[in-house]
Amino acid sequence: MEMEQQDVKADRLERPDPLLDSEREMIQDTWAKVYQNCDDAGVAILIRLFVNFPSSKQYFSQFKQVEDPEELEKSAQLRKHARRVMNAINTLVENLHDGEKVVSVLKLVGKAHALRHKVEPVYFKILSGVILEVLGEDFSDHFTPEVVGAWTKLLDAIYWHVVGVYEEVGWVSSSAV
Ligand code: HEM
Repeated sequence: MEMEQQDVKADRLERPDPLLDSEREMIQDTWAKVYQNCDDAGVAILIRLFVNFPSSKQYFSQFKQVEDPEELEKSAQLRKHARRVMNAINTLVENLHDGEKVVSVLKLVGKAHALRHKVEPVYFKILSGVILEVLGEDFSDHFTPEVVGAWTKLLDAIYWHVVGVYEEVGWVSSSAV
């Protein structure tokens, strides 16, 4: 437990490096492909999250007990969250040049999940890994090592900002994941 807190603190100190112009471009180019299939990609990402990390379903009243991936795929609550996640990422990708906009979007997301939905922040880290995994598989032609590196940087930055908001609102971890 103490070790985990150390890790979170260490994460806080290491602000991810800002994106290079070339990395922004790679992210925007690959996102354009992903966003063409926004619903499919979003649903595939969330299904992978909920199947591989079933405890992440606990926050979703309408499908927390559902295990069958085909059943999950039909859930309106899941599909709605998929769309919201994809739209938020789209706003970030469209505004990578505007640090203030990025921060304001992530503040809203962080606050809603900490205060309203009471989601353990570790799930944002887990979701980042799932996003990289699913996009790497489904868009393998586009996700070269350089592209994966750029996306990793962006996802790390998202997590860093979200954890910052959790700390600001005084989040206390209630249970082990
Ligand atoms: C990049 C990551 C994420 C983004 C951009 C995102 C975005 C959103 C947005 C925009 C909303 C609705 C706005 C609101 O309630 O104020 C929402 C709701 C919600 N999110 Fe997320 N989310 C993310 C990650 C997660 C994760 C990792 C979980 C939990 C494992 C989660 C659980 C929820 C829940 C339970 C709701 C409420 C659902 C409902 O009322 O039907 N979110 N999310």
